[in-house]
Amino acid sequence: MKGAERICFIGAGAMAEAMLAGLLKNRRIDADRVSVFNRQRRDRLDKLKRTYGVRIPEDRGRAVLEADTVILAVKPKDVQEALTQWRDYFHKGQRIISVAAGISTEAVEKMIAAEIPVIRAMPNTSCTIGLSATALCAGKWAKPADMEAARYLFSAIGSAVIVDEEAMDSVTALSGSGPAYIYFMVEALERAGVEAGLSKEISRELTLQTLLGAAHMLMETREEPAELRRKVTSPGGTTMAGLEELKRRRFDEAIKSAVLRAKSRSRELGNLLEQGVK
Ligand SMILES: NC(=O)C1=CN([C@@H]2O[C@H](COP(=O)(O)OP(=O)(O)OC[C@H]3O[C@@H](n4cnc5c(N)ncnc54)[C@H](O)[C@@H]3O)[C@@H](O)[C@H]2O)C=CC1
Ligand SMILES: O=C(O)[C@@H]1CCC=N1
Repeated sequence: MKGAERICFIGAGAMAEAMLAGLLKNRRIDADRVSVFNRQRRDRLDKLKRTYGVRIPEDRGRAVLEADTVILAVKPKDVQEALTQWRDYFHKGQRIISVAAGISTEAVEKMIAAEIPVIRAMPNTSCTIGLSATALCAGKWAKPADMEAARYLFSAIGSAVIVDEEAMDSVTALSGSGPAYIYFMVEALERAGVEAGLSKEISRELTLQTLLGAAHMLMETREEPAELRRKVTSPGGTTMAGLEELKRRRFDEAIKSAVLRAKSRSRELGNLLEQGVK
């Protein structure tokens, strides 16, 4: 399968590009065996072709038909249109990987109305640099070999775990949306540094290196985050004063609410699709 797999991306947005960049960088796929198309923006496809060398098929039906793996990377509200449009071109010899948030494998299976292996995946945009945290789950027709093939693909762009489908809304809320929470925190830290008297450049540099260092400390020492936090926090010192302010403003509650709200939004996206709401 290595290198020889034919892949067709339906959807050419941020997520498709993040995956393409990561997969090609790691040589897990060959650009000339990858087809990409979207709904209408030709300029976008031309840019992807220039940047990554992928194919922009004139005959889209053929690209879908000939693909070993079809990666569905359209917004949840566009899943129905994208799948029904190509329903006659899907066949049992291929697998469909959907990255659409909230959309169940069952919903996809119903729309394609054939016994094709469907895999629901939730990567995140860090796949661009090979650092996605991806979770995968199997649809009704997906066999262990399909899951392994999907894991092989996604493990090239970060870590990839297989979970039960009921976990997917939580995964979406935590690691799918997660990079945005971190970026939001970085924005806030940078602004706070400036507010505290630093230049924008210095504040950014110190914030990013602090984030990188903390992430590596967590990964490399494998110590509990609470323990690492304790080591920063001298009794009566500056960190303690700062953390008290975060606690007073219920930082942990805010994070919990964000994840739980994103989880319920993932469910809503699936329900909206089933109700035919755009
Ligand atoms: N952006 C992210 O961090 C992540 C996104 N996702 C999921 O990935 C999917 C795509 O998200 P983005 O790339 O951010 O969206 P986007 O809006 O950047 O891209 C969507 C693409 O789908 C195309 N499209 C729409 N209808 C189509 C149709 N009928 N046929 C062919 N192409 C069609 C659009 O032209 C566009 O190229 C969503 O379902 C989202 O839930 C999953 C994980 C992370
Ligand atoms: O915001 C979204 O709906 C997508 C799913 C996870 C990350 N981005």
